[in-house]
Parts: sequence; structure tokens; C-alpha cells
Amino acid sequence: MPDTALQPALRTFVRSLPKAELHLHIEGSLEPELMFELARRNGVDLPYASVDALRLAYAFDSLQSFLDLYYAGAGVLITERDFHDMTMAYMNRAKEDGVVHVEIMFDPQTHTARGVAMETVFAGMARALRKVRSSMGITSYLILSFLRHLTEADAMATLEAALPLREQYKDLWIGIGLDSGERGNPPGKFARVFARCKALGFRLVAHAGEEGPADYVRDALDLLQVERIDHGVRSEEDALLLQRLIDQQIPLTVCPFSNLKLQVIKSMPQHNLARLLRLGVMATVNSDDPAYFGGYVVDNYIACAEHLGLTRHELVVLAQNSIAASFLPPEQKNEHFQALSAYVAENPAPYMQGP
Ligand code: HPA
Ligand SMILES: [Zn+2]
Repeated sequence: MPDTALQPALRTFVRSLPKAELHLHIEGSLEPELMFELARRNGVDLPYASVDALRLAYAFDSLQSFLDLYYAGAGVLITERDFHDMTMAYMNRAKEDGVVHVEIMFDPQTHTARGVAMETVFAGMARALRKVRSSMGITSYLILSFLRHLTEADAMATLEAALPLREQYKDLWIGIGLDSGERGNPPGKFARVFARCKALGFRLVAHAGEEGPADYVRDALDLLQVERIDHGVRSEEDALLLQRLIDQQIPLTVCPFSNLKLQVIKSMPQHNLARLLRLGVMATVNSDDPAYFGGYVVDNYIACAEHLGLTRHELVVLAQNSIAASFLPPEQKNEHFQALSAYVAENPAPYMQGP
């Protein structure tokens, strides 16, 4: 049972752990207040009377019911400044949560289909991320993600449209991802475009095993050659696959609040994160679309600690995994591991609950 008396000490402890966020859609960090401000700034009509009315609409019964609202909400993003402001708002929040590195997914097709230039999307995010890197010391990478409900030809055209910007943004744009509605859009649909991205030297990730079956996780590994699986919680349904994830230490970027809000699970105590972790899966905790799912990364850690009985050591392992599963170079990973060990050594347990 959640112990509210432990909450403040637990929150301070989790916030202080140096951690990476590896599954974050920047469009999903757009809070209703900023959405309204951008709508006003750009003369875009929102079909909601107020911020509160918009928040009330955030009741989802599936991934698709969320995606419909999420793509509509992204319609307020028009200018370079809009992408900058949204990214800066997320980074300020990440700093509060002790995030030292973030790998941000973005969906260019959501914007280019509305006539927003690819360059506008990159420029706004990059201006914020470079500023934050020098002012707050938080590092970041960008993962350009293809929308899987669209065709592979559309993904290929999107890649070609972005490639001329690669040199200009090479300090940030290091990866390719795959998101949007999973059911009926198996990884194999994108085998050729992912092969091209691999040949170009991009790091590869894909959403799989969120709503879709464990087979999609295997296909993402075998047909797309991804290094990391976004979500992957349904891998548990296939014992052979699960053993492979453990043996090969293939990271899963798990998003507990997302799974709850999109009804992948019925309640937090049912989440399989603790089971996966205790079996030796390289699981990480992330927020996915924090403005829509009711919490940022630390909120996700805390919900898991309270509802799944994670120990202090398991919380530390989650932070360690987030660094290990990142695409940072080894020297930077080592610096973060050392800072993490130092914090843990200097801060006797405020929170000792066991499973
Ligand atoms: O959780 C998600 N799944 C698939 N696509 C998404 N796009 C934003 N969030 C998600
Ligand atoms: Zn996601």
C-alpha cells in the first residue's frame, strides 16, 4: 500500500538520482496551458473552452483514443519559437526531476503534413537543447520517429527530407524510431527504411509490445535490427523472447503511467515492471507523454515504488539502467555512474521498503 508518510523522503531520493529519460515524445510534453498560449499566438482554434475542459478530455480507453487527441493538440505548433518553447518547458521540468540526459522522440510527419517545414521543427528544438546543454549541463539526443500508420514510402520520403539537415544537427540527431498505432502496423512494414537508416549509421529504436503482441517485439529486433524496445511490456507473454531480452540485455523503455492511462493495464499494482526487473530484464522507467498521462519521470518512479514495492536498491538499478541503455558514449556513461554511486553512498536510505 502507498505510504504517504514516506512520500517526501522518497521523492527527494528519486529526484536526486542522476537519471536519463529515454522514452519521451516532445509533442507529448505540451501542457494544456502552453497549448492554449500557442493557439492564441498562432490564431488556431481549439475545440475546448478552457484548459480545464481540455484536461477533462484526457480520458483514454486505448492508444488510438489518445493518438487522436495528441495529433490534434500538435496542430498549435507552427513556428520555430513554438518548438523552442515546448522543448524548453520540458527541459526545465526534467531538470527538477534530476534528469541528466534525455533522448527525445519527435514526429516530423505530424508537422510537415500541415505545411510546417522540417527545418522549423529541428531548429526550434535544437535551439532549446543547445541552450540547456550549456546552461544546465543536461545533454540530449533527438530520435526522429516515423508514424507507423502511414506508409513506408512516406517514412522514406520523410527521411530524405531530413537528411540534408543531418550535418547541421549532428550533435543532436542520432537516432530513428517508430511510433503511433501499433495494431495492424507490424515492424516488417518498415524493414527497408530501417535498413537504410542503419546503413546511414543511425541508432535504431521502435515501439513494440505496448498494445501489439510479443511477436512485434521479436520482429522489431529481427526485421528492423533495433537496439532498444520502446514499451515492450507484452514481451512477458513469450518465454523465449523474454529469455532473449535477458540474455542479450536488450533495454526496454517502460512507461508505467502511459500503460495505465491507455488501459494496457487496469491498475498500477498489475504492472509487470517489478517482475521484469527481478527476472534481470534491462528495464528503464520513462514518462512517454507526460502532459497527457499525468506525470513526469519521477512521478513514474514513485508510483512504481509505492504500488510495486520497489526497494531503494531497485530504484537505483532503474536509474543505472537508464544510463546504461542510453546512446551516450562510454566516458559520459561512466561519469554518470560515478555520480550515481557517490549519491547513494552519501545518502543513507530514507526509504527501505522491500518487495
Ligand atoms: O505510447 C505511444 N505509443 C505509440 N505512439 C506514440 N506516440 C506518442 N506516444 C506513443
Ligand atoms: Zn511512446
